[in-house]
Amino acid sequence: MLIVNSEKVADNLMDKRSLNYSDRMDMSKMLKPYGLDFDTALIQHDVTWRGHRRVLQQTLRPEVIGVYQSTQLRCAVDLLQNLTCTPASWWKHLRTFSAAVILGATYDHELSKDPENDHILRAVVDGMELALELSSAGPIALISALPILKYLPTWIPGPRWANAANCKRLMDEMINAPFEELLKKMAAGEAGHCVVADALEKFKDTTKVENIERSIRNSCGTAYAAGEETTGSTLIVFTLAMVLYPSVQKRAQAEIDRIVGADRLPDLNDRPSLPYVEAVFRETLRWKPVVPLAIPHAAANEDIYDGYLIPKGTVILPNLWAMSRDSTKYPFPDVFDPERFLDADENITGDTPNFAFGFGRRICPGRHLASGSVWIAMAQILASFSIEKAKDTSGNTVEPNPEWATGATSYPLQFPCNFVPRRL
Ligand code: HEM
Repeated sequence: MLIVNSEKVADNLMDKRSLNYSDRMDMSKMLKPYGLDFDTALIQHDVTWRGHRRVLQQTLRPEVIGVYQSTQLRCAVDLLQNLTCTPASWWKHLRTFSAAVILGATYDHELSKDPENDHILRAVVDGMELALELSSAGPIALISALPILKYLPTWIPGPRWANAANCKRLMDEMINAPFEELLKKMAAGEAGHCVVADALEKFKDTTKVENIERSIRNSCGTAYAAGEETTGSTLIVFTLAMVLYPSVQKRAQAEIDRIVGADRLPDLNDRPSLPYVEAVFRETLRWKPVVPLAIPHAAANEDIYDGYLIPKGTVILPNLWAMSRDSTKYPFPDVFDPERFLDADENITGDTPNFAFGFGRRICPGRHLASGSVWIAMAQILASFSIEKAKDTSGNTVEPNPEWATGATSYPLQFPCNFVPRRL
């Protein structure tokens, strides 16, 4: 295994030599039997993967991403309403916002008012949780060493992922439930713009991708699994930063009040006029990268880099955490300081912490959607609420010291804080 701590080396290998460094670890023993072979992020750098990327890139590129703005705004309205009605459940509301945006943008699915009882949400959450469990180090090592495990009967007590047929059933449900619902809406002429509908239309006559419907079904099924937890976690990191750095929060609010005013909420058209809010967004991605070790790449062939031999099959681990801590680029890296993305005239610099989205051909195809979703939620929260430290029953300030989820995605677990309305 090769752990890459430097952004420059990561670019040199995975971007400049992307033909050689876009494979994934060989997980063939588990992908098909456990139903994970739908997952764009896990499959090899082959013709199936190219079909997936074509679908996601064409429908999520910056030139067309604007069509999902109405979904992002609708979900932001619901988020503000939820935060107003039940502020103590802020953590859950941020995750619900993230789920709503992805399901809306991908399948034109509008969450029901009571998300707990939304059968599509249930299906994708069950599938995603299982997929994340299965693709973590423990199960991969066990299943690769003991492929016979896939036949473990369901009545033997063990982890949820132990029975392969059961996993496959849940994965199929995650992929098919929202897809079939959209097909029905399309047949009734009731479907709005969304990634799946746009892809079915755009690629209907294509000969370039074999079995295009399967590619659309599977790559879009990956979008929820790859996009919900990451987008929601980034917003939770932002919340922590605002609680810990009140002067940053005040400056961002002052910029919104000055440029947008108090009569309306900021929208994505305001983004270029709000450099400080943009800097807060970039610093949030840098400060605590939510996928700290990205997704490992693998070398398709032997290579020599900087005098070192990299054998065929070497697993390359991009250490995004170390890149975010590069003190030559980001002095005092543990401090949340948006000013590092501003020049002397307080304009935004050209530096974007793109490493947070990975590298080369495998770079996150949902990054433009994620960027708009996180930004709109951040800007509208800043305009509408002050996020403050909580007080205990005696009126003493409670310092947030959250525990962090450990796994492929890293984010603060629920911590006490108050969302105090600014506009009454
Ligand atoms: C702030 C939010 C997000 C972050 C930080 C993030 C980060 C990442 C990272 C680090 C990777 C691994 C890239 C690599 O292997 O080099 C990745 C892959 C991926 N992401 Fe995201 N992501 C986010 C949101 C999204 C969204 C909203 C979607 C879908 C709409 C999405 C879809 C994907 C897919 C499909 C892959 C696999 C790409 C491949 O293997 O070819 N992500 N993401």
